[in-house]
Amino acid sequence: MTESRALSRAADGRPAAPVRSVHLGLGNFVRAHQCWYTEHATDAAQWGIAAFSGTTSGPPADLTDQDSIYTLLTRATDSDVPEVVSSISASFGADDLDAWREFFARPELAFASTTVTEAGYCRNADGGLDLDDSRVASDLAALRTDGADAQVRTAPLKLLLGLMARRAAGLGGIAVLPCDNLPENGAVARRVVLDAARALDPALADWIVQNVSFVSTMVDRITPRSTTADRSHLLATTGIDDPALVVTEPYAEWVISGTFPVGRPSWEDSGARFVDDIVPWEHRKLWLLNGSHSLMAYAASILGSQTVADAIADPRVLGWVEQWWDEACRHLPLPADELAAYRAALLSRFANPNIRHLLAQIAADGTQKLPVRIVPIVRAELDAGRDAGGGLRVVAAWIAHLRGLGAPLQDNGAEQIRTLAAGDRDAAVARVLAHLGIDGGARKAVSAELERFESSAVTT
Ligand SMILES: NC(=O)c1ccc[n+]([C@@H]2O[C@H](COP(=O)([O-])OP(=O)(O)OC[C@H]3O[C@@H](n4cnc5c(N)ncnc54)[C@H](O)[C@@H]3O)[C@@H](O)[C@H]2O)c1
Ligand SMILES: O=P(O)(O)OC[C@@H](O)[C@@H](O)[C@H](O)[C@H](O)CO
Repeated sequence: MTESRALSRAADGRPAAPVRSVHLGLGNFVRAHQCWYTEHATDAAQWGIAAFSGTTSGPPADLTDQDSIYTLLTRATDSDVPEVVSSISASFGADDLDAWREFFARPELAFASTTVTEAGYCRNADGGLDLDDSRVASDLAALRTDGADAQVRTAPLKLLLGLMARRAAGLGGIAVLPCDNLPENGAVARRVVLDAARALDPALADWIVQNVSFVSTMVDRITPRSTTADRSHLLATTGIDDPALVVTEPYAEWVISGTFPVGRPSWEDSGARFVDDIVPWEHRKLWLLNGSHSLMAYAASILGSQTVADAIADPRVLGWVEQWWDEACRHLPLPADELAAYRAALLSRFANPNIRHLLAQIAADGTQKLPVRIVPIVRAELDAGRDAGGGLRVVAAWIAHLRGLGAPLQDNGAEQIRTLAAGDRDAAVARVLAHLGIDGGARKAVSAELERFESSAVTT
């Protein structure tokens, strides 16, 4: 039996760095990505993060019990590299808004970052803040009643609350740094925060426009949820028992576009790139990586696969992924050899047997994901007179998923679309295509593909 030890700063020897940023959404990804980039910046000792859970109340025990340090286990096909990451200086529950406000009112706070999922930005179909969302409406009502002391729950309103505290303290602006898989995520965050501000106080909105920088980022590192088997593996191989363990892959990429009025860690030391135009980077990643992830999440789960590695080992799925990539690459203004290298790297990342990335996790929130990962290519291919067969297959698999096949449906926005996808197959396809803004001429092809999925589904 291995003797286990827990992590602590006393044993680790590194003090917590002074807090210079807050993060909202203390999931696995930020710990594998931004925290790791910060950890490996040469000025890491100056750049502590105060990290807040996105939705869970109360202090996150897994981290607070070990002084907010944790193990990041980087798993390649043939090696495991554990490291203790120390860049989170303090961690808080989602409801600790006193701490949240207090950090924003510190002059040295430089930026607020987010990983709150695509759905966490609470957007309506036009990309603005969804004022009909009951959580948004109740946050706005709380702010109208209680002002800066309000207890709000949604990410856009939490960002606004923090910025109100900063303005009330007579300080200048900061940067907002969204790190979710959304195109031009800086503009997305800006729009929803400003919509909230305008609904409350136009002068506050003006202050934000003049002072706050909304930075866009392309983020990449495949980071599945860690499992009890991962924790046992770490214990067996290192003697460390870490409930906050995060497992990730060796590959990491971070492309950033925007300004930081109060500074930032020197993330370029750890490989981050700063660019003027982020769009080609976002499209390459969202269409090739996330698009094929969504394809596998719906289509391969119907065939019985559980993980990305299982899915890509199935020659049928590999062919579908390649077909999708061929279509998407026609719309990426990047050199052919660069795209070929990216595709080859993706195939080996997907096949990594030590990254158990569940298709069910990736399948969540399709209503937010298909419109940015798949639909733009389908439309562009149809407009060019081609059949868009690879992209339409993803749409067909998603309709099958909405009709109960493959990975379980987990999507707060699915209520309406589920009704559209129900009933007679052809009529359902026509309704969903109209909803996605895809030409109805594709209906026959999608219906035929849906029928194939319905007849090949593995039932459990
Ligand atoms: N895991 C990855 O491989 C990966 C890679 C690139 C980008 N991302 C981005 O990071 C996001 C989070 O991924 P993760 O792996 O950390 O997931 P996770 O399930 O570990 O954590 C999700 C986090 O989001 C918060 N959250 C969920 N819904 C929210 C809401 N409505 N409002 C506020 N906070 C909310 C949760 O509280 C939690 O802190 C993804 O949705 C994606 O946009 C993830
Ligand atoms: O995280 P999501 O839910 O936006 O999408 C699921 C996966 O496609 C995603 O997490 C990828 O693994 C990630 O974007 C790789 O960097």
